[in-house]
Amino acid sequence: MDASTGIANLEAEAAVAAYLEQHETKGLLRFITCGSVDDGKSTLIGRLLHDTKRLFDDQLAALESDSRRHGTQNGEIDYALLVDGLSAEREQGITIDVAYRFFSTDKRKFIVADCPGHEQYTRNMATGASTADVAVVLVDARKGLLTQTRRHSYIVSLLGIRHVLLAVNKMDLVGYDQAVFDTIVAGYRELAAQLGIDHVQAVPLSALKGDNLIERSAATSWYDGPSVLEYLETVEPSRDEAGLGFRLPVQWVNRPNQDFRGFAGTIVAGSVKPGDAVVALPSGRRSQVARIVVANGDLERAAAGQAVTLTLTDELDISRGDVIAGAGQPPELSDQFAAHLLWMGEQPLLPGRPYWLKIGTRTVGATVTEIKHKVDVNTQDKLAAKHLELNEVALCNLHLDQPIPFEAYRDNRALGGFILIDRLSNATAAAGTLEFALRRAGNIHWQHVDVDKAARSTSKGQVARCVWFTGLSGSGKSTIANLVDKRLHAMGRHAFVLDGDNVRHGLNKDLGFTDEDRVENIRRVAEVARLMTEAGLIVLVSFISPFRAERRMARELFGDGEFIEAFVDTPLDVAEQRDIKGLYAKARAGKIPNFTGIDSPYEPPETAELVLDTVAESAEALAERVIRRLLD
Ligand SMILES: Nc1ncnc2c1ncn2[C@@H]1O[C@H](COP(=O)(O)OS(=O)(=O)O)[C@@H](OP(=O)(O)O)[C@H]1O
Ligand SMILES: Nc1ncnc2c1ncn2[C@@H]1O[C@H](COP(=O)(O)OP(=O)(O)O)[C@@H](O)[C@H]1O
Repeated sequence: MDASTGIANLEAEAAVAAYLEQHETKGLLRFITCGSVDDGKSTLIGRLLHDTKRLFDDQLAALESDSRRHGTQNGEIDYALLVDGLSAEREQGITIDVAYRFFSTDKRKFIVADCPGHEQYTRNMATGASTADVAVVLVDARKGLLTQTRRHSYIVSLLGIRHVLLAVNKMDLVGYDQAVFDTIVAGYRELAAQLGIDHVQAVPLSALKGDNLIERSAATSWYDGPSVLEYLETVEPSRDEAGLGFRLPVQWVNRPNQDFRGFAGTIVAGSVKPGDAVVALPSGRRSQVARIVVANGDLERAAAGQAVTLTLTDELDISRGDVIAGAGQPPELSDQFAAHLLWMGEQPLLPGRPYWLKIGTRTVGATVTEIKHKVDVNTQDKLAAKHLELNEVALCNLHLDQPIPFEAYRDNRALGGFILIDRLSNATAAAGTLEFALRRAGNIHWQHVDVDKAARSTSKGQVARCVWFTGLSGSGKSTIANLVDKRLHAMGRHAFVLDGDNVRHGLNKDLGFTDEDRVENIRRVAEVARLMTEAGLIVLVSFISPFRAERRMARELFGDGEFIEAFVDTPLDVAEQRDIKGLYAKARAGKIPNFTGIDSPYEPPETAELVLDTVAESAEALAERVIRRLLD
């Protein structure tokens, strides 16, 4: 190597280092583009990428290797890995049709989430928009505001984006007419005001010709605002988190030895320094920050966006999912909320069905207790709804099985944004935003009673249990439950039969046979069965209970070994042949809608404690098996 190449190399290295440093320290803007290919979206993004000519080559290399290790794309580049997105969702391995693109200018670096405009838009937009600061809403100048514009803007507002760049594209096709532009902008400002989008910058654009994209165009001399790129380089999205105190959701507890106990996570709001008074939630215990530790030493101060490990001056019991907050204005705790849900599940949302809720680093059990209304995302009309389908949005009441520290999503996305997870498939079922806490249950406490279940069971000379018979109509549930009941009675035991037909005449007479009514039917009878075991009884529940999710919910109300699921296994053709009530004949004739096994599903148990095959054995023999299981 001669001297001159050596120098050239040194210069090149210095240039690379300077470039990397510049990128390191440059601010990052995340934005989302809404609109369709017809509106010129691909042209807009393509030109921005092309004309700025800067892809992060270094980042791409890292991304490629990460994609091979953790990606879901068979080793192909998985762009979703580069952004946080709904990170919980990524852990779920759900594939979302959102493309992330990267480019940079001298002033900023950018991540664009590009969401296709097809029918999965809600789910995709929710993912793309959940971390975006700005939305670029494209409108075709010839067409003006469309239903799609309303829909996209509604989702943008729901996900807390306050800054919209309204790109009125194809101005060349309307002769750069200011009147056309002004009419569209006026209409959009009205919509934005309704939706609470505070900041709208409208730009007359021709993405194809390049007018007002990178540079301002002479063709629109009447326009004196910024070009699209100028806006993106200079907009300062107000971060609502800025006004909040310090918040650190704890990701893990770092305890390498007896002398060090640190709480690691990313600060989502506010700042912290050693000596600050903090409170751990939900416990409410107080302490002070001792040290702020990062990889290369201690910090004097850390702020939102930084990943740190805190140590405290007191030994507090803090675990993953807890939040460490500034003691001055900590987040509230609640287990009841009004929340918006964007449904992403293939299975519909049924109120009363249990899901997992993942918020920040915490996962808790949750049910939707009521759908207040669903929202037509095209018109923002409020509609009554009993269930929610894929891509629908609704305001719901949510009940969690324990209180969590939270903030309204509009104030803090990290402590107000969540996903719901289907308990059986483990798939993401919804993305949601907490709006406010409901106080109803706040003043209701558990009342202690001295005579407990054990005492009541013992005095009856038995162990309280619940046998849950499930199976098709006519499978033999009632017949077997009745035989078991008689045998127990003869033995001097205290049992009680809860039969679907009977309970539906009283407690549940308001319920029919839609999926949502069956969920509520089972929820109520499971609660009643639990109360009866509290009273020391052996409860024999005989309900079709067609869904696994609700049988599981029932099971979870009971202690270990208390719940015995008995699958009354009778093939449909056998039950139909028996047809003791003539219901199958009526159902086949179309006179009973939603009949189980005919036009309403039955999900057979996968892990029942007892499988009672009514073809192979007599009702008496099967009842005997139940008794043996009950008494062992
Ligand atoms: N559409 C439809 N589908 C199923 N069953 C129907 C229907 N309409 C009325 N019936 C009668 O209601 C009884 C089932 O009530 P359940 O409360 O056990 O049903 S469920 O658990 O809510 O699915 C069931 O009683 P069993 O035959 O004892 O199972 C029927 O007699
Ligand atoms: N091995 C068996 N176990 C239970 N029932 C049986 C059996 N074999 C025939 N049957 C008949 O099947 C019918 C089941 O009806 P029922 O107990 O009312 O069912 P379900 O409560 O599940 O709707 C009864 O007429 C019963 O005599």
